[in-house]
Amino acid sequence: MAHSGRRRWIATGRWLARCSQLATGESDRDGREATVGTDRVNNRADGQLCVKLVEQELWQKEDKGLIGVLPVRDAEAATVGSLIAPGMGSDSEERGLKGSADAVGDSQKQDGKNPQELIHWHNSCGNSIFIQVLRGVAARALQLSRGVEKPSGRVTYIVVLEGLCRFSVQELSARGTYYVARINRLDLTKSELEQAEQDQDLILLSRQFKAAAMELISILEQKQKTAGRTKVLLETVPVHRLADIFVASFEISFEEQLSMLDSVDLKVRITKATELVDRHLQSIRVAEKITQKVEGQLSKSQKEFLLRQQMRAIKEELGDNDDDEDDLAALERKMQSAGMPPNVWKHAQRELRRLRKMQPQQPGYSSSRGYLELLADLPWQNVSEEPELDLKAAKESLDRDHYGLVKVKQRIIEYLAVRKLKPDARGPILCFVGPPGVGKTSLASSIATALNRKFVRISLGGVKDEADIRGHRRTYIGSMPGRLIDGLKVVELFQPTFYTFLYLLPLQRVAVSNPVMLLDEIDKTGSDVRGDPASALLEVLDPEQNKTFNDHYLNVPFDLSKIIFVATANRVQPIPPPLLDRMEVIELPGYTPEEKLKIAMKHLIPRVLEQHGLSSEFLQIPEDMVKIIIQRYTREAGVRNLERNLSALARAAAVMVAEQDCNIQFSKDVQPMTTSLLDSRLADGAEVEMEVIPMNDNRPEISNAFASASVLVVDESMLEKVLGPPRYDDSETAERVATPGVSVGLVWTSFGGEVQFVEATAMVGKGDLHLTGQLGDVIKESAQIALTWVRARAANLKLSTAGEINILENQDIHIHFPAGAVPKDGPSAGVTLVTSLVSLFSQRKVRADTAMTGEMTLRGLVLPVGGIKDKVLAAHRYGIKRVILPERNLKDLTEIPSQILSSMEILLVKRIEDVLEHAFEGGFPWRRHSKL
Ligand SMILES: Nc1ncnc2c1ncn2[C@@H]1O[C@H](COP(=O)(O)OP(=O)(O)OP(=O)(O)O)[C@@H](O)[C@H]1O
Repeated sequence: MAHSGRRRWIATGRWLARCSQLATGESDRDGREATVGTDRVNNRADGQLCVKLVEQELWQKEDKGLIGVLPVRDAEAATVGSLIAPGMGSDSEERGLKGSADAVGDSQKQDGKNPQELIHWHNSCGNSIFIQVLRGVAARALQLSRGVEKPSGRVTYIVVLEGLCRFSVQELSARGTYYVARINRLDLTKSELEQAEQDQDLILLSRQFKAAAMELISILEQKQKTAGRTKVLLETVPVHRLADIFVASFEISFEEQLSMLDSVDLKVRITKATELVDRHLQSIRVAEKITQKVEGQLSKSQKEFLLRQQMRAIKEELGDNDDDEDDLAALERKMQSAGMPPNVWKHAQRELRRLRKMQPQQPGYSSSRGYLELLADLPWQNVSEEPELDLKAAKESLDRDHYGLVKVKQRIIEYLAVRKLKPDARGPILCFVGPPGVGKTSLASSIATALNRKFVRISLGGVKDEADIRGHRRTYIGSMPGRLIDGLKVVELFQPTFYTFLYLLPLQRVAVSNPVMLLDEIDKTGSDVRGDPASALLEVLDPEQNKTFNDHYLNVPFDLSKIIFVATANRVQPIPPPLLDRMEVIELPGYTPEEKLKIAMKHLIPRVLEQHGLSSEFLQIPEDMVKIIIQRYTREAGVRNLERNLSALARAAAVMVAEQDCNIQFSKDVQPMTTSLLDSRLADGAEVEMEVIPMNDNRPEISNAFASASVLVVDESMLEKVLGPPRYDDSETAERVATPGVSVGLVWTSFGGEVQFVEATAMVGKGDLHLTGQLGDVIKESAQIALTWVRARAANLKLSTAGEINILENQDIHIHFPAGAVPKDGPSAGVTLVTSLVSLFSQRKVRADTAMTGEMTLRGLVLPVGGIKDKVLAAHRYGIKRVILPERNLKDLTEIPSQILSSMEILLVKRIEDVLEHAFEGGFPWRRHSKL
């Protein structure tokens, strides 16, 4: 195409054509060049101009010429000096379009102004419009199609153009509805090209470009098949055209497109094209990397999804539909029925939403689930109905379950009576204190029965961590609620029965917010670095605070105020005073042997027999045997060991039954099959019909069967066979005090009263006192006082020669308290220590039938001590007949049953001399008697 040739060029195309007639040619009707408007979609006026151009120059003419395509800019991006059409704003596209259309119409119709004024030509110089620097592309229409004419008269054309060469505009003028222009060809001619191709630099650049283009094609080839065609182009098309073709196929910015258009120089154009291809390659690589990553993640979750679907299908097939979704739905239903207060319900729902978004394998899933289960299990509203309290019935029930304990039962009845009159009364918290096995727990459970409330027992023994009461915060791994909250939730437990080997009975644990809660062994809580559980208990027991008890794990307040708290302890001393202050202590001293016998006969034996599925028709334990068990097999304040021994007898009896080849008489409707019949049936392969007799207590068949066997009466030989040889006998004390220097004391431990032997011996030394047997400071001081007292009164006492040497010639004295592993403390061993030392120094044996207790002063006074009842009972258990007690403990004797008192000699003393007087056989032979 020679620029001298007069041809009509029409410009349209993607680059906002404002076009120009370049060649005048024969087809130029007026001898002038034609112009067209732009086809930019956002410019209706230009679109109409384009349509006119296409219609007149391409559609209506047989001989279709070339058209010129010139880029134009947006109004906003237009450089200084560009022409801005009136009404072409950027704020509203619709208004802009309309405005510009109107403006075009008006300017054309009314002012006859050139449409050029509306167009922002791309200016290669970057500022004002110079026709010489307007550049465009000459193009040929490859395809042309016309749409159906709309009622408004509008027609749409689709034109496919092929760019042929760059040109610059010499002169631009309007012809009717479009522009015409005179142009200069910019691209090189064929001969010029051949010459340029010899340039070494160009050859190098071309190679670089082709290498980059080749790489791009090979990447694209993996994705699109059409890339193969581009590969052919690479081999056939000259490199200067390739640059244009390649770049045209990328998504590059308008500016970059314009800069390619402006790159008339071959080297510049190829360099630019290489840059663009390189950049495109980079972006493809990055995109590929990201895609791979995403695909990797996707495929993992897709795989999981697929497996999950398969699992669900398998479960469905197996009829096992308890998958997670169902589980969570069930959990939600459970939560709904828990009756949570609105704020807790909101909190729970939030947590449930969080759980729903989690995968079961995700960390935190099980903890979140466990938390919601707890919320659902807690009795937010559920309470036991408390019927009108029948005090008479309550008393009967207490009497039925417990022998003796008259005062304690009386106090419980008083407590219940107050509750009856004022149900919401903030009564004291009862605290039963006493040695093990005296019925503290069972009394508390009787209170629950009397009030028709559920009973829950929280064991506080060994609790040193505050979190055990208040729970751990959920941020801790393995966090749990505190024991109180945990004790309130619904738990399915399995209650072992006599036929444990056959079945276990499911037992629903407390699920009400108003149970009787037993805080067992409240004296066994300790404090360390992990906090002080006792102070947490203060909050629990305070009616003001426990309405909104905040367990750290639960993290929402829970109302504990409806609970009736009862506590138990073995000793009062370890209970922190503020806690003790909130409770009313009810002491339960140990039982006398007679009481134990009654408890055993009336309560323990029937209960033990029943628990073991036996009856008195099968096993009988006579009173004499129970007495032997009490005296020779147990030495406790309570009845726990006694019960254990009775259970051992019952178990042995049950084994005997099982071993006995007894012929069980079945009732009439149960027909045992004869062996031969069974064999023949089995041989035939026929189904064997058998009746199964459930092994439970209520089935009369079993009891009848037992009844038919001979009654088993426990005798001494059976006792020895089952319980072994007797563990204790009365001669023990006599044996132990057989040598001088040993005395018998009475002490009080958490197990109740105990008999304590004190052993003293002397050896060559420097007059030091050695004490052993895990002694505390107070008892050590008592020993020091006793030794000082004896040394100070050496002249008064008739001591043996060896004894006097021991005292006067700086011999070392060693005092030992047997049961060395048990810690001992307290002042009540004072009189025992003196007796032991005097026995050592005088070489006289103390009486084997006498035990003593009492604190002593340096001046020899005997002071009263605590736990007298327990101590006297302990002496009784040991078969001791005489007890020396401080005179001021006289009032404590009223607690001791009269039959015990009458069976023992109680000696009340004021001074140490009195103790010595009674402790030795025939009184103490004083050298100079200084008795008051
Ligand atoms: N007075 C009594 N009448 C009937 N049974 C009794 C009596 N005292 C104790 N028992 C029985 O003795 C057994 C032990 O009692 P319980 O468990 O209540 O003792 P405890 O004082 O709570 O002991 P611990 O301090 O070890 O918890 C129970 O079976 C109980 O029924």
